Order: sequence, then structure tokens, then C-alpha cells
Amino acid sequence: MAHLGLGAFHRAHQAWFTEVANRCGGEQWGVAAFTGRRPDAARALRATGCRYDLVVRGPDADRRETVSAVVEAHDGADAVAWRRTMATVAVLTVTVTEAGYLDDEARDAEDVRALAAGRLPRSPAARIVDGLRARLATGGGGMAVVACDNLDSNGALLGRRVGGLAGRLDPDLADWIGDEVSFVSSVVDRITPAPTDEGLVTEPHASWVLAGDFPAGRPAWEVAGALFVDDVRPYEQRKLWLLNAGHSLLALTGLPRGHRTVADAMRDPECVAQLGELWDGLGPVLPFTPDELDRERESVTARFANARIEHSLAQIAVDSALKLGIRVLPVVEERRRRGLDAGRGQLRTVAAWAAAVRGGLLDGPDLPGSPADLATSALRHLSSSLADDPDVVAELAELVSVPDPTGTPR
Ligand SMILES: NC(=O)c1ccc[n+]([C@@H]2O[C@H](COP(=O)([O-])OP(=O)(O)OC[C@H]3O[C@@H](n4cnc5c(N)ncnc54)[C@H](O)[C@@H]3O)[C@@H](O)[C@H]2O)c1
Ligand SMILES: O=P(O)(O)OC[C@@H](O)[C@@H](O)[C@H](O)[C@H](O)CO
Repeated sequence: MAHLGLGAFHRAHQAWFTEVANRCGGEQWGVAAFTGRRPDAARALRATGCRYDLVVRGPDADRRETVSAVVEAHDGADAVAWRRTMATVAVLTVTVTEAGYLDDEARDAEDVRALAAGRLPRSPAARIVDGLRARLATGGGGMAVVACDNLDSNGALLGRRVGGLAGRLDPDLADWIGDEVSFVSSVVDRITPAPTDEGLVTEPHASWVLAGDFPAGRPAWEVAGALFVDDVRPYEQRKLWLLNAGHSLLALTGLPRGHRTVADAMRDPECVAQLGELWDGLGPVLPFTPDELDRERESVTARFANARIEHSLAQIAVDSALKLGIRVLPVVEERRRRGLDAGRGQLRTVAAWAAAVRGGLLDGPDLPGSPADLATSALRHLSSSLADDPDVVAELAELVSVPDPTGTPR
């Protein structure tokens, strides 16, 4: 199998699932991993023969595991290795961050020109088109592309991006991709902060829910706990709206209060209260029973509170506007569709983002001063039709006009 976006998370998640599957015997799989943008991670991994240690850090103790499932590490700009690999693998997994899925007409046009000229393009979707073209040219059959980033319907979205770019390049290639390549959506979960001098640290919890076909086979990831389902939607909504939205809330309210990590924010009763309010807003819109949601809340609370994991709030706050559009605003939209109010905790997260932008803590648009204008501009910037919903604008305006206690630096 191959991987695009060699970073901390791939090594703690998909490579680890493959390692555990290999350990159970049966068919042995190896990963040829490619970096997304810079060669550094590939160089560092090659220096250790691609083997590395994972520090699995529980609340009380560490467990060290050596992972050897990654067998090749390449600079993502190595077109020869990329094409050779894509011509033969059965599976490609992808972790390129939320921003890696964005379309941008100028960049897409440039990527199509690069593809037409036989050069390796820049965006992940165009790279995949390049690899699949090499596969078709050498008579390769179908394969699976598994999206592993924190977006809803990530596989379907990546499939649309790849299909769209291929169609602009070569309709026959686009048809072949449509017929033979399976874009698998998946919900991934394992808190893995950016590595430090201590190495690659992750938490004991690891889950992976996948929906889609694997026309050329796959590792037996289920032995490591992966779940294969028909529809990932309920799982992705629960993960993104509860855990990831919770992270964004803690980052946006915790940073201005002087906190550095998720665990620090979890020791602040004000942050914890706001997290509870955010999660209360999910009850009516998630397809899980109150008991199931309570269990999930307890489990995520304990994971966030693991003070031995140093998960920086600043890392989580990167690309907050994009993340809120995935983790928070869909909840507000769903609540409004059901005739409910917007959800106080959800809007408080949006207000905290607006305050962070206005305070210069985060990059973002110019947001005007008057509460109603600010609320409308903030919602518009987050690409939401909610800016046209007067009740939501009024509720957000109320939150941004009252000095928020969490906005006061300690
Ligand atoms: N770290 C976690 O706890 C975690 C958990 C669940 C999901 N994820 C998903 O995995 C992603 C990566 O996390 P990570 O911890 O490995 O980060 P990382 O910074 O260690 O690695 C990210 C990789 O993606 C590549 N990349 C980033 N932007 C890209 C772009 N625009 N085009 C091409 N490649 C790009 C980078 O070059 C790098 O290879 C997250 O953004 C998230 O979507 C992470
Ligand atoms: O990785 P990002 O930047 O999409 O989001 C930051 C965190 O919310 C995320 O990494 C979680 O820790 C992870 O999704 C847990 O599985």
C-alpha cells in the first residue's frame, strides 16, 4: 500500500493498524509513504531504516511499540517513485489536512497544465490523478483510495476532486477512474500531537471506521479494531461534532485564557462548562441514544484530560475558520433545520473565533465593530448560509457584544 502525507498521524494510525494486522500473521503488508510538501519527514524516517518507536501514553504509564510496517519513505516530489508505486499498490491512504482538499481554480488550472506537460502537480488530488494515470498506462487494475482526514464524506469529496481534475485532462482517464477506483470514506481517531524531542507520542485509544470497496484487497485492519460499515455518516458526525468541535472550542477559549494544552484547558472550570454546553447542543441532532452520547462524552472527557499528553492548543487552532465550517456550523444548520435554536455552545465557539481574529490571536478577515455586522460578517466568512438567518445573527450578535469571561487574559 502507499500513503500520501507522511506525518505524525499516519505513523500513529494507519501504519500502526497495518503493523498490528501484520503481527497477527497472514498476508504481510508494507507502506510506501510519501511526504505531502517537504522532504524532511521522509529523510528522517529513512535514516532509521523506516522503523520507529511509538510512545503510547496512557494517563498513568507509557507503552513503547516499534512499528516496521512503513517500508519505504519518499519525498512527495519524487515523481518516479510516486508513479512506480501508484502503478502497483492495492491501497493508497491519504492524510493531507483539511486544507489539502480545498479546490482553488488558479491552482487547479496550473495543476492541469502540469499534468498535461508530464510534471508532478501540487495539490493532493492532482497528484493522485498523476499516479492513477501511471497505473492505467501500465495496465494496472482497480484500487482503493482511503481518505483519513477530519472532514465529512472525505472519500467522496476526494473522489470528486480527483474525477473533476482527471476529466479536465483526459475523459478516458476520468472514465477509468470512475469505473475502477474506489474512494473510501473513513473516520479516524487517535490523538497524536506534533512530535517533540521525546519522539512520537500518541494515546492508547485508536479507532477507524471505513465505508467503501477494496477492489485489490487490503490489510486485515479489523484485527486492530477497524470497523467496516455501509455508511460512516453517524460515526463522522459524532467524531467531528463532539471531539473535534470540542478541541476547537478549547483552543479558541483556552488560548486567550493563557492555557497551552488541551489538558490545561480541561483543568479550567470555565472551559469545561463551555465544553458541556457545546455537547448539550448535540443531543437532538446526533443519531445516538442519550446513554450512548453520555458514554462518548465521558470517554472524550477522560482523553482530553490526559495530562501526560501535551496537545498544544495552538496546533489545534491552525485553520480554525476552515475547521469550524466542518465541525461546528453543520450542527447549527442541522439544529435550525429541525426548528431549534442555533445551539448556544456552537455559537459561543464562533464568537470565540471572531474574538481571537479581532484580537490578532488568529489570522482572519477584517471583522467590523458593531455586534450585528460582526455576527453577519463572521458567519459569511465561515461560508455559511446562516448569515441570512436573522435569529442566528441576533443570537451571535448577543454573544459577541457581551464581553466574554473567557476572553479576558489571566
Ligand atoms: N494528529 C492527529 O491527532 C490526527 C487525528 C485524526 C486525524 N488527523 C488528520 O491527519 C492530518 C495530518 O495530521 P498530522 O498530525 O499527521 O500532521 P503532520 O503535520 O505531522 O503531517 C501532515 C502531512 O500532510 C502534508 N500536507 C499538509 N498539507 C498539505 C497540502 N495542502 N497538500 C499536500 N500535503 C499536505 C504534510 O506535508 C505532511 O506530510 C490532520 O490534519 C487531520 O486531518 C490527525
Ligand atoms: O488534526 P486536525 O488539525 O484536523 O484537528 C486537530 C484535532 O482536533 C485532531 O487532530 C484530533 O486530535 C484528532 O482528530 C483525534 O482523533
